[in-house]
Amino acid sequence: MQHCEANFDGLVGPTHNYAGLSFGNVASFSNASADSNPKEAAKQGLLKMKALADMGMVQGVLAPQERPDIATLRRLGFAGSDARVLEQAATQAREVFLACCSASSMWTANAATVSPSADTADGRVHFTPANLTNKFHRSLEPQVTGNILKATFANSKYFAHHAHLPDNDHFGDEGAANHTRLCSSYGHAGIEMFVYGRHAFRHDLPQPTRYPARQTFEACQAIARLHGLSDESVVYIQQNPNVIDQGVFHNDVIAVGNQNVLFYHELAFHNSEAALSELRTKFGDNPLHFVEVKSSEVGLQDAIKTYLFNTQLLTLPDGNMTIIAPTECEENSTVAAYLAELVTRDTPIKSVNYFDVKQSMRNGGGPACLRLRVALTEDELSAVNASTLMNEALFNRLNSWVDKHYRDRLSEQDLRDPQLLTESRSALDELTQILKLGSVYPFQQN
Ligand SMILES: NCCC[C@H](NC(=O)CCC(=O)O)C(=O)O
Repeated sequence: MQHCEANFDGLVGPTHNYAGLSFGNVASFSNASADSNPKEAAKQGLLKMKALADMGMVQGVLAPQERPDIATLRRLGFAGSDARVLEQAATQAREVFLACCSASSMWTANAATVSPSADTADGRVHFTPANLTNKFHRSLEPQVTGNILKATFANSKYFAHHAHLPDNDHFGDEGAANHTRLCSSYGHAGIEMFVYGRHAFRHDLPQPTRYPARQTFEACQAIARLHGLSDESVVYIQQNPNVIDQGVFHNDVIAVGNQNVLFYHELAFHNSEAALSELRTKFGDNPLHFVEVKSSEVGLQDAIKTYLFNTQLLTLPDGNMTIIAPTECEENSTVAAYLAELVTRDTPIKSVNYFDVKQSMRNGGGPACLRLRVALTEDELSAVNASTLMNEALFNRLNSWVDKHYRDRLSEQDLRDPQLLTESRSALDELTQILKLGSVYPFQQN
């Protein structure tokens, strides 16, 4: 193996809950206030990670964030003991309190945008944490995300870490969920496709009217500049504003790409034909497969409900591609039939594997949301913090850690329990030792 694409999944945090925080994300809204099961959620995630490692993939783990976020609540004027901060916030500002309890960092597709060394001017792997400005609960993530990424990819000979973009909706950036890299092989320079929802400084151009466009064109351009990408290797595509208005809040809800395959719904892009033809031209002479799903094959609502496109498209060690899909796809007869037929066609996609990630799906996060892709050379891989790489020992260790620290039921009322804060902090303190991250959390730095 000279090059690989590693998947770094977010470990679900001990406060995983359903608070209806994401306007425009239909699943998040429709499960608001349901009870959650953080233990089951974390274990569903670990099972997926272990299964991918067993398939011969390089699989890593990214630590969750410290929640409830007491530091932010204090910044917002709540004072006294930690218990008092929680109580006051829960009573006086329920929505703010709930936002500060979210375990949303589990969706590491939104942690950062990553450009592999084959694409960048200085030949290093570049990381820019996403600022996630559009949702308050998610805007609390980038600082600690940066700490965790630096502790995971520490060697500056191979890895370059940028600050997140300015915290303003003009530079709204949702990370890899709106970024796809196409290439003929992981080690060769690829085409980085940035998908945005609107132009921040142009009100005359199309944009959604019902739900927010979280990612701007200007943010995409800034990332391409920071990462040292050449104009010839970048394509900017606008997401179809109408599909954002129907609940497609990130591009990875309607398209997924890997190597020379782009799998997408026909309604995914604005000016689709021009965008795809630019992709084809820049990709060059090597074969490129556009697998377009028509509305007549799978309707938009079925695609959103089942997360057909929030699937992982992986190249297995034997060179064939497999789709990692949520069980919701298997349970929907139209989507299941589509996938069964897809693997018989003349494309690199030859199999489908279904995983139960329902705890995450209820908040609008499928298999693809749960992972950050990092294409690496062999030398870069050996410079990665080895304690974060999944294997039998780490899988067993993290399962026991979850058993020791996680609850199997959380309601809104439980979130204000000061004991949950204590449990979360001792869990995370132990986790930073297991993953050898050092002190990445504010509570460890006081
Ligand atoms: N890539 C998938 C992200 C899902 C995430 N959901 C949430 O934050 C829901 C949290 C809640 O409602 O409790 C989001 O919308 O950004």
